[in-house]
Amino acid sequence: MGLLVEYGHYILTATVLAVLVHAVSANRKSIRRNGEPLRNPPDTLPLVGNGLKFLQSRWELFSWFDKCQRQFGYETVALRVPTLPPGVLIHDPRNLDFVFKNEGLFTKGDFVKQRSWALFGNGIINADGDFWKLQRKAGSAFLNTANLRVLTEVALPQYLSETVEYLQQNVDKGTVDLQHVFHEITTKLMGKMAYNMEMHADDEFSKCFDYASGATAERFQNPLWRITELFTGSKLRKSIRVIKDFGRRIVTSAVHDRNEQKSKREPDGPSDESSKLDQISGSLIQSLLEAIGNEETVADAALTYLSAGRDTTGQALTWTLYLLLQHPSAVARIRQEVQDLLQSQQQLHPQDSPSHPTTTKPPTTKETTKPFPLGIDPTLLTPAALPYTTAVFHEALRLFPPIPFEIRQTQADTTLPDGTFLPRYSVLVWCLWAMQRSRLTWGADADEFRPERFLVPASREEGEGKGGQEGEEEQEEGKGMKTPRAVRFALGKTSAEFPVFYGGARACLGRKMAEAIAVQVIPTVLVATGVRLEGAWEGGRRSQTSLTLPMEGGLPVLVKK
Ligand code: HEM
Repeated sequence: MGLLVEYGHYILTATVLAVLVHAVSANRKSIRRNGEPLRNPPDTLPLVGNGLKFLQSRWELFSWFDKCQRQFGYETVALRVPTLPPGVLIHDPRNLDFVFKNEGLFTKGDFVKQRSWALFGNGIINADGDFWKLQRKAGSAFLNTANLRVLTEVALPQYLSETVEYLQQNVDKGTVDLQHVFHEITTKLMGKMAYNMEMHADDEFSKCFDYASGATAERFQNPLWRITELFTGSKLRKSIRVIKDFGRRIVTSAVHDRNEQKSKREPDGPSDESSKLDQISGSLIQSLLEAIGNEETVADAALTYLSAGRDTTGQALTWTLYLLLQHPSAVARIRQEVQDLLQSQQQLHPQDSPSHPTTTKPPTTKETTKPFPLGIDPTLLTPAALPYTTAVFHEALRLFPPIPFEIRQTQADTTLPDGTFLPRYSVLVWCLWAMQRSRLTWGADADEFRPERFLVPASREEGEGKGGQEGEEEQEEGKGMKTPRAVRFALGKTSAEFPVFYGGARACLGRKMAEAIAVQVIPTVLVATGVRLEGAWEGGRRSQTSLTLPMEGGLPVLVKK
């Protein structure tokens, strides 16, 4: 339901007051291009401007952003919402590139921080200056190559084996929610690796976080949230209390781990796979504790990393499967890609080839670890070895970006590359949902699911076409690949054209982690389980209101033999 229906009477009274106050205190400098005011987006009304649009459900809001993009192409248009600073909606990648390159000028500002402070406090998403640097450094240390190897070689295969078992147990037994399945994988992964804690998707904390994320997102659509929350905000306040308590528990548990560690101080010796995971477990929270010291800020930082890592990736996988289950030919191609990989592996190491395609040697020596089901070493499932699967994941990220829109506020007067003048404190919005469907950037088939757009002939020279620009992904030769593949994955777009992982100094730190998870999870769920998934939803799926892109009602599927 849209916000308008829910809080209509509060909003109406307060809007009238706000329009009056706003009119009296209007900023003398105004947003202009070549001395002229910007054009208005469709459906702009006198007095309330675009205010009512923002009170619609977010799904309708995205459609409206998409309509703006179709009507105006790359042109920057005005955004006016009563009570808020004047703003613009940008579409032109040149403007976005300018934003990425001038991150000190375009910050989250008071506009974003006031709304997200309760949830993220001084966590990396909100932090600037030294606090940001410390957290970024701790995150980079956690997401290093060695830790990612433990993720792909030990932790993920272990959790995926449990997923496969769960799916096999549910053959012909009613629907399974794939969104919950993926959320559980990413929650367990982040919980163990980053915090050395056992976490699950249906923990009370997780439910409260989902609620608070939705209610926080509503604050960006409802300019009068401070007033409406006086009447309707008790659930949000309660959820925030549970979340903050959980943040404190993460820190207490980390301090305990640290003290234990100090008292043990075992000499380093040869380690098996499972102890590799134990060794790195909690490394993020330990780095944060070391770097920041203040436990309240460490708790904020921990909660922010948890959200950045698990929600985005779990949701991206959900939308990927949503698309795949509607495109059987893409599933067939993934199947073929995995089979080709198996074959080339068998040619390379005939002595290792499994006698049965769905039984295998376990990837780890830990007793509790169940065998990985694919019949091959899970570390073979890399973006380089599976270019088509990688392309499918990016095509899903294009059509369903886990962070669907972004807001920044200018900290000084500035002029965008297209000539738009923005006075200090102007609000700048871009909607990834719309930009990543732009025909100007993606061509006439921008609305279609076509993973091939991210594939190029493997022989194509580096730097050809758009390759070699920022954002271009080069692939290392995949482990176990006998002969070069006919195609390779190539992003072919700059981060300003395809901003799904953001760009510049504040680009996403977890991109490689998300890609590594995707290329193990997608083929495992589709090929290795020995089961067939069938979509069990009616009509199209929508996103529920949130800071990210959860699927409303989950992704129900039937599991068939
Ligand atoms: C498909 C999955 C993912 C997508 C689409 C994604 C996208 C993004 C985007 C758009 C931002 C900028 C957000 C903002 O400042 O408003 C961001 C930042 C960030 N992401 Fe990701 N992300 C993903 C997965 C991950 C993972 C797995 C991690 C690992 C923990 C991670 C860690 C971060 C961090 C730490 C930042 C803040 C960077 C900074 O401000 O310096 N992300 N991500």
